[in-house]
Amino acid sequence: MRHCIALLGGSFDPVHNAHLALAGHAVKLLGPEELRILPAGNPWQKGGLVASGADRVAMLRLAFAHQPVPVVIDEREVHRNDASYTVDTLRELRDELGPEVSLVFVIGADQLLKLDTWHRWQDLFGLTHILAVSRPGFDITALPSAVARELQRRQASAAQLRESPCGLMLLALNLAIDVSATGIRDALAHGQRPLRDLPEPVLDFIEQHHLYGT
Ligand SMILES: Nc1ncnc2c1ncn2[C@@H]1O[C@H](COP(=O)(O)OP(=O)(O)OP(=O)(O)O)[C@@H](O)[C@H]1O
Ligand SMILES: O=C(O)c1ccc[n+]([C@@H]2O[C@H](COP(=O)([O-])O)[C@@H](O)[C@H]2O)c1
Repeated sequence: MRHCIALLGGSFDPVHNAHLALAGHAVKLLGPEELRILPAGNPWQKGGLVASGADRVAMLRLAFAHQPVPVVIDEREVHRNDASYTVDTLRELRDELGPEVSLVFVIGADQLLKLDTWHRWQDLFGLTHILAVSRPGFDITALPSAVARELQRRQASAAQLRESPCGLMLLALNLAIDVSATGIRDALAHGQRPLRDLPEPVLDFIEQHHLYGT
């Protein structure tokens, strides 16, 4: 059977329960041999990060401590100075892991809606599959036509993603978790303890290190 790695990139500022649900959904669908988490160092489309790379990595280690598959927290983007372009990361991973491994980059639907704005987005398909998972309010008719065209051309089953190295897309519509890092940062800054939205060890870490205005 082909080796399959599910990749979850993100700002993780902070990591929260929807990230865990997203990863869990990918693991359930694909049954990968590894789950690799890629915290961004410089997410160029966002206004900027609040917590440091080291703190975001520490929170990811706490959040993903107990998973049914081996987890790697891959810090390469945190240590890179330039913009965190996923295509650069995927090129490095391909060089390291070889042409045969199935790589599946997992994204939430908000990123699918702007996939055509990613750096060299058409090159992604020669490097990875894409598994996009819905978020509350996701409206498939709002997909940019170029993204909708790729989705139509490349749509495949989880088994097909597992059994080929790259080039396919899968849209999973059965997740609707209304949690965002923005909402959590706002709640913390207002003195709330959003324990329903993130794992308790992560919340403890945030409070111990006085992150996000705590
Ligand atoms: N509630 C959610 N449901 C599905 N996917 C999600 C959800 N929250 C985040 N994701 C996905 O997880 C990945 C990393 O997201 P990110 O770290 O930017 O979290 P976020 O909550 O979207 O952050 P922010 O509120 O700061 O924009 C992205 O692909 C994003 O689409
Ligand atoms: O490569 C790009 O141009 C690009 C543009 C936007 C987002 N991404 C990646 O998508 C993942 C989720 O991003 P975000 O901003 O939702 O945390 C993360 O790995 C980002 O580096 C990548």
